[in-house]
Amino acid sequence: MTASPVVFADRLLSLGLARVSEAAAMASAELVGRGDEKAADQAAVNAMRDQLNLLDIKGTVVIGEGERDEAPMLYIGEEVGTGNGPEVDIALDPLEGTTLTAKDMPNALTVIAMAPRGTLLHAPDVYMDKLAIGPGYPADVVSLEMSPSERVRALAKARECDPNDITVCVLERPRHEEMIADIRSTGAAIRLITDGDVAGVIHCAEAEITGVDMYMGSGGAPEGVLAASALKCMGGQMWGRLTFRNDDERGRAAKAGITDLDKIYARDEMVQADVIFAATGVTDGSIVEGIKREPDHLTTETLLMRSKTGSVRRMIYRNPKEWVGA
Ligand SMILES: O=P(O)(O)OC[C@H]1O[C@](O)(COP(=O)(O)O)[C@@H](O)[C@@H]1O
Ligand SMILES: [Mn+2]
Repeated sequence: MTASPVVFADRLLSLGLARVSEAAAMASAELVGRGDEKAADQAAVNAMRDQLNLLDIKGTVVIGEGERDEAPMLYIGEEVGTGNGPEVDIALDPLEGTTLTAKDMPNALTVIAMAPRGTLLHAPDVYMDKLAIGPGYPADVVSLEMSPSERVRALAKARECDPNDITVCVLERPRHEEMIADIRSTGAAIRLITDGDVAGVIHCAEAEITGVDMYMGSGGAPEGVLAASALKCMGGQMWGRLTFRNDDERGRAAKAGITDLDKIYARDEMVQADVIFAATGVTDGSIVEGIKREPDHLTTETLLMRSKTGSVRRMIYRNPKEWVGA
């Protein structure tokens, strides 16, 4: 008799996932605004790993802190969880926005997503060209093949507004100068961010609150898969294409099993099945508030979502300091 497969019980697992992102955020609380990116990241990594290992899952980290030889913890391929439970892929960024945290600037998050084994794109640690919009638009209204200005005009047309009324979020980097000029030629507004493109993409899903209609530009490919997971839960479209600067980066893709280096991945090619997603605010942001520190308590806000139902929970957690990490 063969054992029946253990199902991906996303409803129950999601609450555990919230604990994991909360723990990482609480651990980095003392390091917000202290100018030490490494220490903040390390604290988040340790706490995230400890909590993750309490979950009844047979998990494999597919998007993590780096290759095994560069990251001692939460490296790509690390097995996590108790081993009793469903086989799952895990994508995580224990501290998305290390510099934002060190400088106490907005939108630093702890982020984790979980999906059935083999359903998340094993994106190597290279850059990805990204394009994202919120829900409610026809399929493929914009594409990575269009120029930045064409994307703005196409989105404005679909929204029946002037390009002037569109706001595009972009990472402020020298490599984006041409793209920024092209977007500006349409009259659109640009929200420049210094870091944190997972939050940048999520902004599109709540355009009425954040004021951001579209995200574009290149950033980390791991962050791309995390952002695609979030949009799959909230609604919205996203595309990504890996970009390679040298043979080492192409080698990373080969190692991850990627053969078509020019492929444009749609959201559901990056996240092929139902996914659960949790993100906790570290610094204040437009999606969730950052950690609040009182003498005896820490308070966090977590966004917890399931793509199967499209449910979006915002959870406020006030925890006595003596219990943090316990
Ligand atoms: O700083 P770069 O090399 O342009 O990379 C951009 C990436 O760095 C980030 O801004 C922050 O990354 P960290 O979480 O490693 O601090 C990401 O959001 C983004 O994808
Ligand atoms: Mn990151």
